[in-house]
Amino acid sequence: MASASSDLTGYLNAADAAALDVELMTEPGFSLEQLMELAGLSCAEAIYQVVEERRQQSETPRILLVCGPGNNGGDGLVAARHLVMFGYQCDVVYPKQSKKQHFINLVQQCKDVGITVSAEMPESTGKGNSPYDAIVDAIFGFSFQAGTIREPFATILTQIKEEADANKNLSTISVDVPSGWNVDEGDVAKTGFMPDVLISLTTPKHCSRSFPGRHFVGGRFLPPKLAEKYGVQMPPYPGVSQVMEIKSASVDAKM
Ligand SMILES: NC(=O)C1=CN([C@@H]2O[C@H](COP(=O)(O)OP(=O)(O)OC[C@H]3O[C@@H](n4cnc5c(N)ncnc54)[C@H](O)[C@@H]3O)[C@@H](O)[C@H]2O)[C@@H](O)CC1
Ligand SMILES: [K+]
Repeated sequence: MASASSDLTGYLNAADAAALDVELMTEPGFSLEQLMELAGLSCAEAIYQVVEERRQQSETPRILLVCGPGNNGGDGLVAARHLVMFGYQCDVVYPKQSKKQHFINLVQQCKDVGITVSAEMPESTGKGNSPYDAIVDAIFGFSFQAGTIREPFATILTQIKEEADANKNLSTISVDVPSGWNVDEGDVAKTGFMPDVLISLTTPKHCSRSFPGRHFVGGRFLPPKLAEKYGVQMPPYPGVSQVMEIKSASVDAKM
């Protein structure tokens, strides 16, 4: 499979990632809805790729998507809908639902394709016997404020970690940033949460330099002028794919 190093894409710090997001919505005039749909579609494609490779049984794969209060959570809602269209069964946990109309619509669109949307984690999670092939962490992205993780997300992250530790058949997949990590510095708070897979949106954030797992970049929409301004570039996405797997920086460093 074609694979590029993240040295090829460059990195963004949290402030520049937020500034680039604002600029995408002003100068080229993308709407948040457009960007979120592309981001969520990229995530669905990467999740599908990972789960299909590990899939052993013929049953329909089951994915649990845990969605946070901001746009990272929105990416999770969009990804869930696309995954159902790809033939998967999805459940969404969305404890702090946004009252913005677009998010209300995204939740309804999930329900319309048969996704259950709950406020709480399934009881089985954390004991190593959850029925899922993958848990997607769409809790916090580049606007996470490092420090204490407010509830209910601190408990939820512990449950995801405990489930992953006890259940080797489970893939944990983070959207944009592993939740609880400092966006610029990585897991400096020593949460111990280490997803198997990271899907960086637009371009990797600085924290991904210390990420050793499988790393995808998604979001094939960055105009060259903005890429140049922020010192990043899109990887050579294969064919019509919205995502591309790249080498983890920490793997590069060991070589
Ligand atoms: N340009 C891009 O690449 C795009 C990015 N999108 C997504 O948008 C994300 C950024 O979204 P947002 O700026 O809405 O922010 P986030 O989704 O990163 O998180 C913000 C939310 O988390 C809460 N929060 C922050 N720190 C917390 C803490 N310590 N404990 C508990 N809660 C905390 C805040 O109150 C806020 O509700 C990106 O990471 C990406 O996933 C896409 O939706 C659109 C396109
Ligand atoms: K995340």
